[in-house]
Amino acid sequence: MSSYLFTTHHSPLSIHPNMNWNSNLINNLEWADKIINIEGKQKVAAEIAAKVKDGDIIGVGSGSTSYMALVAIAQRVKDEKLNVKAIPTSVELSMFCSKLGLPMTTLYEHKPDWLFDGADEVDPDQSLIKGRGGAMFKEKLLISSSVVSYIIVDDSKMVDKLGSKFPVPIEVFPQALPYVEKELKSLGATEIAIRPAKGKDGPIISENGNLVLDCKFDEIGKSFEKDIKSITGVIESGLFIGYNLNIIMASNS
Ligand SMILES: O=C(CO)[C@H](O)[C@H](O)COP(=O)(O)O
Repeated sequence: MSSYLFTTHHSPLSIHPNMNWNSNLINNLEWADKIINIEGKQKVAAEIAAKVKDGDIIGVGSGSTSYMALVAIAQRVKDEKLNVKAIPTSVELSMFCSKLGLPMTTLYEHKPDWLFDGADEVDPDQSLIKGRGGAMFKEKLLISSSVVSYIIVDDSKMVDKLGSKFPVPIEVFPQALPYVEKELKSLGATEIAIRPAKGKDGPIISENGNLVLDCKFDEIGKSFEKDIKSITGVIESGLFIGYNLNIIMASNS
């Protein structure tokens, strides 16, 4: 078998258990090393790492905050020779698991005992906008599958109203675009943009082969997550309304 584990479809959720990449490219990921080490986030990363118990199956969210927590977890696993398995939510984080030597598993084999993830916005009801990294489908799948979910944020992520700083990311099957656009407008979308790719021409293509729309609304109602999801062609949105989440706040001061 090739040491690269992308087989017929390259979802990190389908990576064969107990197999890590063995690649110099992954071991030396420069962009992983560039992720900012903010002191507050490091403290909270240590707090997350302290939750690890031998035998845990841990869901791993995407983004820089998740990566910092993953580094702290990997250190504990190494120092204490703990037996844990990670279920990553993106190719990016599965590469990081591999780089850090953390064994991975999938949702076929295991249910996560707990999960950690970041967020782009958190409102006073602890509802979230996620998906700046475009991984909201697998993040939501993992949060829905996990017994306990920890969301790590710093105070810059706290908002009075969802949508204040970030649009709502929506993953859409490409040919459904005209229909979904029409339906989003009738839900009250004021601006809809196809997320452009960086480093390639044209749009971002998600890990599931879809487009990501960034969609602004004047008001995000409590039913919006379900309303958006019910549009045929929408795979998932980055709205997380009314989930049972434990928000852990990192201080930037
Ligand atoms: O939802 C996400 C990716 O899809 C991330 O969790 C969110 O964007 C936060 O990222 P960061 O910790 O880098 O601020």
